[in-house]
Amino acid sequence: MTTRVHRIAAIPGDGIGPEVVDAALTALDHLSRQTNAFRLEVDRFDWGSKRFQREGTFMPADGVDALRTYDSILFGAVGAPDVPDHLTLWGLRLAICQGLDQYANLRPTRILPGLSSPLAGVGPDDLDWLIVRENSEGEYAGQGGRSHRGQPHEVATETAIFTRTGVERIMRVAFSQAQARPRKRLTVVTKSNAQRYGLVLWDEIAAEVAREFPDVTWDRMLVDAMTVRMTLDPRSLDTIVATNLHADILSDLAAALAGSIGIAPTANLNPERAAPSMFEPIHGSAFDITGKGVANPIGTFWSASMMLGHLGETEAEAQMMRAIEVVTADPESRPRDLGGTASTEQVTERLCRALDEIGTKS
Ligand SMILES: NC(=O)c1ccc[n+]([C@@H]2O[C@H](COP(=O)([O-])OP(=O)(O)OC[C@H]3O[C@@H](n4cnc5c(N)ncnc54)[C@H](O)[C@@H]3O)[C@@H](O)[C@H]2O)c1
Ligand SMILES: O=C(O)C[C@@H](O)C(=O)O
Ligand SMILES: [K+]
Ligand SMILES: [Mn+2]
Repeated sequence: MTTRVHRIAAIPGDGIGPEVVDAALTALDHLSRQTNAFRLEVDRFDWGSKRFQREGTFMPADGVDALRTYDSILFGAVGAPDVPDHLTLWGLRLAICQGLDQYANLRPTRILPGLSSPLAGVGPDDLDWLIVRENSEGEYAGQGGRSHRGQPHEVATETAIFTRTGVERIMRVAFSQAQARPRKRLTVVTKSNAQRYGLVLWDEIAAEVAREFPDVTWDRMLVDAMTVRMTLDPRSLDTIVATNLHADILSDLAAALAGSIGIAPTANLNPERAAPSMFEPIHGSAFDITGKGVANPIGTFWSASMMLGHLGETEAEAQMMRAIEVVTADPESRPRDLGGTASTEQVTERLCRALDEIGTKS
């Protein structure tokens, strides 16, 4: 058997980022040694807020181009208490996602075995969603500015941009993701009552693209009402597509409804594979728990599983997912945010043991 080699850029970043990325790299290394099917060549980049404070930039000027030579990127989180959040987000995560045109952000959420939703009576069969976040434009297009600083007539603009190309391509991803799932259902989230240009275009293009996918049942929800539906009727939802900002907010809600922000993964995809894609947990750098050894690494394990799938390692992707489910099913191996007492290290050890158990059985 030949061992396939994949080159990975690891960017742990700030706060708990390095704690959860180290945990995921340990798990990936364990799986690689155990199966011998693939090997990861990992280069680690010290990009983030400490570099910014030291050198004035979050990554080198040619950082995005340096990433182009990799097969995938594994990211932790960016954000530090003593650096303005808009500098960190635009200096690293958005610079990479937009620079590599990772325009489709996939955020699956479901209630993993053994975990419970804060919603009474809601179990795994009732909440199994895939949120598709537009990841290149909309409210994050970067258009705007400030003038007359400090004066009474000071002004700030923050302009959302919706392009036909941008909306069409994310709708196509969303409809094809919905088509590939058993229920073939898509909910298009909008706010076209208040946002009468950009989101009316969004709705029109959704209807156009829907015609290419006659087997997908789809509906439209205003984003405010969507929060109610997610809470009171989670079973009625399957695949969800929303703008950059709406999906950012809804995916934190989705994670909380499925048990914790600590389990939720994401893939920042360049679907055409013209550039590498980036995988990360959806949470941030969590200053409040940094350095305590209690960060939940499961969101990063799940992101690593998605990365394996993207690299074509579908068997390893499934093994990682099954091991995650063994961990969540065992109350002893749950971290603090899931009501347990296991440390990041103990969760990781348990996951590696689960990988061994699964490997022996298969
Ligand atoms: N993609 C990213 O890198 C990203 C995402 C979100 C926020 N941020 C940044 O992170 C910083 C903190 O943001 P925030 O507090 O709004 O959100 P956060 O996700 O960092 O934390 C919110 C809450 O969830 C908890 N939490 C998050 N991840 C956890 C985990 N793995 N295990 C256990 N508990 C976990 C935290 O302890 C905190 O109480 C800010 O600088 C923000 O801009 C970055
Ligand atoms: O808004 C963002 O993109 C940052 C963060 O909240 C995320 O979900 O990645
Ligand atoms: K993150
Ligand atoms: Mn977010």
